[in-house]
Amino acid sequence: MELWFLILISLSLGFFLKALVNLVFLSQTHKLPPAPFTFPIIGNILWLRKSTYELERAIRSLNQKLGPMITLHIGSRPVIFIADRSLAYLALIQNGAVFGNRPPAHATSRVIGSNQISTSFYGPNWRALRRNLTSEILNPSRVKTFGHARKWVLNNLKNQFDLLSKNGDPVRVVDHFQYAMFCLLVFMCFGDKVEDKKIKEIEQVERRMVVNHSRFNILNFWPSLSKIVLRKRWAEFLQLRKDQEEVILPLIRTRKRLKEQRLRNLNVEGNEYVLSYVDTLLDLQLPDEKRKLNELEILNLCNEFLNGGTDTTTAALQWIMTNLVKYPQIQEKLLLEIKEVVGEGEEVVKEDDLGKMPYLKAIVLEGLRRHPPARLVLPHAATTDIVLGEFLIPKNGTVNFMVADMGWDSKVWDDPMAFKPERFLDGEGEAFDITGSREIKMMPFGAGRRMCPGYGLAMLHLEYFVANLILSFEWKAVDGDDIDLSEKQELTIVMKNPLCAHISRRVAA
Ligand code: HEM
Repeated sequence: MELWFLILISLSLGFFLKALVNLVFLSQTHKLPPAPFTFPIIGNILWLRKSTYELERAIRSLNQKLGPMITLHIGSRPVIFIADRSLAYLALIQNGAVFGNRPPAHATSRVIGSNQISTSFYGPNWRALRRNLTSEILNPSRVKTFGHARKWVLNNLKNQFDLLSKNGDPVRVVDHFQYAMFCLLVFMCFGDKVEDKKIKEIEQVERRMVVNHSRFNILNFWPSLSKIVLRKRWAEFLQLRKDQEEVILPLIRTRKRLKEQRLRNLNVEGNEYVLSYVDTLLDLQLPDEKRKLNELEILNLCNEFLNGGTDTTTAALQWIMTNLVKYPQIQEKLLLEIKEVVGEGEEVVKEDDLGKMPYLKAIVLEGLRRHPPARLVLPHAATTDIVLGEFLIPKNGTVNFMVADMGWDSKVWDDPMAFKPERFLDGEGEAFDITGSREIKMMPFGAGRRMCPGYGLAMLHLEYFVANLILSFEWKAVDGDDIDLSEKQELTIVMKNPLCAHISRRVAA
């Protein structure tokens, strides 16, 4: 007994001493990455007010002077930005567990983001929430069960384009892409019986929150003060949250009722029943607290699912289609590949055909490399003091990664700002590893433990829609218009002047 006690004491003492030595030694021998001079408090607020796009440009010019790792004092905490792909690999893949955490949620996230996957600390709750999404909803056989929903959404989109292009006018496509991508996720989230009117209601309430995202962000700087000084904005934010609850909670309750009826063997939806994300969340247990999710937490997870996948995929789809309009020879080459696989005269690309089209995949990858919709990943936090390169990343320090810079690195990519899908066919072809597990060459979905769990679904949506939209329509630039690739920041990086193109049917409907 006494011996065990002694062993226990010496082990604890050993761990404590090691942590102490780490802290003292590392912080003495290694410093934080360099920071530019800014006036305290005022400088912090100024950084906080910048959009991600402005921040990204400012960091890029600081990287020229200070190197690929810099520290900025944003709001109340220092944030370290990493622009070098080897350092990103060292952090996210080789030290994945150390960089797998998130910083504590901001005041607004505590209202709308509680127990979301993206905001959860690295630990059992996060693991359970993430595993539920990936293995219950995003696994390939479950994704297949939503094939009919994708077909339905695609047909609607094609009918819309038929209608809008009937008199030969150019079509502004982005809103139609956005609605299509949103519908796909609504069906996966709440089941495939949601009516069009209801989808529009959900879209409106979600958009209002997304569009005001950066206005609400300022509420997080010194919340106790902002609750007094910016009380009208706080009221607006809380009202929007209430509107979300009014629209979405009834859908969650409907799924709950359906589930109970099924359990009582009432076979409500017959054989057509398809498991939805909400159904899986109703069953989920949080291991930390040993309880089920409450309605508001399910609502937060639905919001995350809908918003995480809509703007990102829409932005990528628009950038890809824009490049196919800008470079007709790439569009032509893709069309040849599609026709060869589906057969002459066939009007639809089936999902099973997508895997046989390496050039299609190369186009989608090139679109994500050249125009990554997210320029920074979500903030990561270190679980312990660690030295990266020559600098200290302190325990709980916030760390982020310059996504576009990884994919535009001229040491890896020849002529990186050009749109050349062929680069993915040379040597690596279909085998290109988007997860970065062997080496990070680009990271549009992040990398490591916190990598986007929706990347497979996003790739499927992009390949399916690009292939079908090219098989069905010829896409042409408006005469005299030079396709403009200027960017602007919304929730993601989107086209400043959205794509407006002549669309005409290739095959008579
Ligand atoms: C082209 C489409 C998409 C892009 C470019 C994208 C990009 C990203 C990025 C950069 C991250 C942050 C990774 C990090 O913090 O290291 C992320 C996280 C996440 N994404 Fe996506 N995403 C896309 C589609 C989707 C879809 C379709 C879904 C859901 C169905 C989704 C759900 C999520 C979730 C839940 C997280 C948080 C993961 C975690 O914290 O563990 N995303 N995504």
